[in-house]
Amino acid sequence: MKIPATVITGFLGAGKTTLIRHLMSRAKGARIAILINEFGDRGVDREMLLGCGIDGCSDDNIVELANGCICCTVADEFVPTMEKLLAREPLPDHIIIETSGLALPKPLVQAFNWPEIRTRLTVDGVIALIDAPALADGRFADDPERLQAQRAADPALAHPSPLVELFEDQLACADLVVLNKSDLVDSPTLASLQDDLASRVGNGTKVIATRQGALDPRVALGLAAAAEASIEHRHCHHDEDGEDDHDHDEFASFVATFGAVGDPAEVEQRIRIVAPAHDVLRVKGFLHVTDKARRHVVQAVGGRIDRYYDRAWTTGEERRSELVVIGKKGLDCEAVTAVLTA
Ligand SMILES: Nc1nc2c(ncn2[C@@H]2O[C@H](COP(=O)(O)OP(=O)(O)OP(=O)(O)O)[C@@H](O)[C@H]2O)c(=O)[nH]1
Repeated sequence: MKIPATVITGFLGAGKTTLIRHLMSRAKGARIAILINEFGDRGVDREMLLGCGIDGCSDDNIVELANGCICCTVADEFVPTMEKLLAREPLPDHIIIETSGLALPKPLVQAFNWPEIRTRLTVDGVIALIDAPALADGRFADDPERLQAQRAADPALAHPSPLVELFEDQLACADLVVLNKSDLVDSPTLASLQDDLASRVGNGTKVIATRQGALDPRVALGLAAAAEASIEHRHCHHDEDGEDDHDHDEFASFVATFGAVGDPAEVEQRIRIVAPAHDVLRVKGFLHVTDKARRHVVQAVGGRIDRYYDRAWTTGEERRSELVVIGKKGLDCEAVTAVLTA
């Protein structure tokens, strides 16, 4: 029998790690291996899962694919990593793959047809996680006037924005669409987003609203879609692009590293100032707070910032503050770092 793999897509900060955490907390002893690919190479998501203390979220079970975006490193990184997982004893019962928020799902799913792995693995399903408040704010919709003006100027060049393309490609490849952060929109908005999404996806694809990624593992990990068999027929923007035209080239990331902070609320305040000024899409990482035994997690998505203490610093671990910052191409790393570390 083939080992099922679930691919989780969704834009930066939609709640992919939160969903995995939820699924792991209900894994009931199943051996689940997690493969994480991040944009920004600091392994924050892996650290976040390791810090959550849930059974199964352990060093052995979480593999990080750090050298580039999963959809571009299929041959060099992804397939060999899967082969290593398939050489494990005992074998995993299920593999969950968290793609970076900027990954194109299609090349990844296509990789499951490679001879090295096709007889042993199947894509149980591709889950597209959607950030409900971001969708409601129109962050994944084009400005019709802009697009029309571009089309008028040059029809051949009038592409949707990279954010819109990614969103549409992630929807096109999905076997299940999860509208997450339902607590952050009102009921009529949620219902209308759900209807809108349902009308955009294929007939067999369900749209489920969730809060904190609270999805039943029997649903999330039991789609039995064998997505690799039908992936060729799922039409993506990327199909039209040349090999060199990857959407994540439109984004940039860097890590701001600094020492102890006296008050994490001050860092939050700095993020609130710098993020809108520089069109920052995502900030995540850990702070070393003076005199505190625990690390302080910082998570910023759009205008929302969550902070909390997670695990204690371990002996021998270097205590420092590190924030991964992701924005659009041309992000002024020096200016943003200067504010964050002021
Ligand atoms: N209010 C609210 N916050 C949520 C929900 N789900 C996730 N979050 C928060 O959203 C932030 C981002 O969540 P993650 O799970 O890290 O998102 P992600 O998709 O893994 O992020 P990237 O890997 O950076 O793309 C965190 O602060 C979460 O606590 C939800 O349903 N409601």
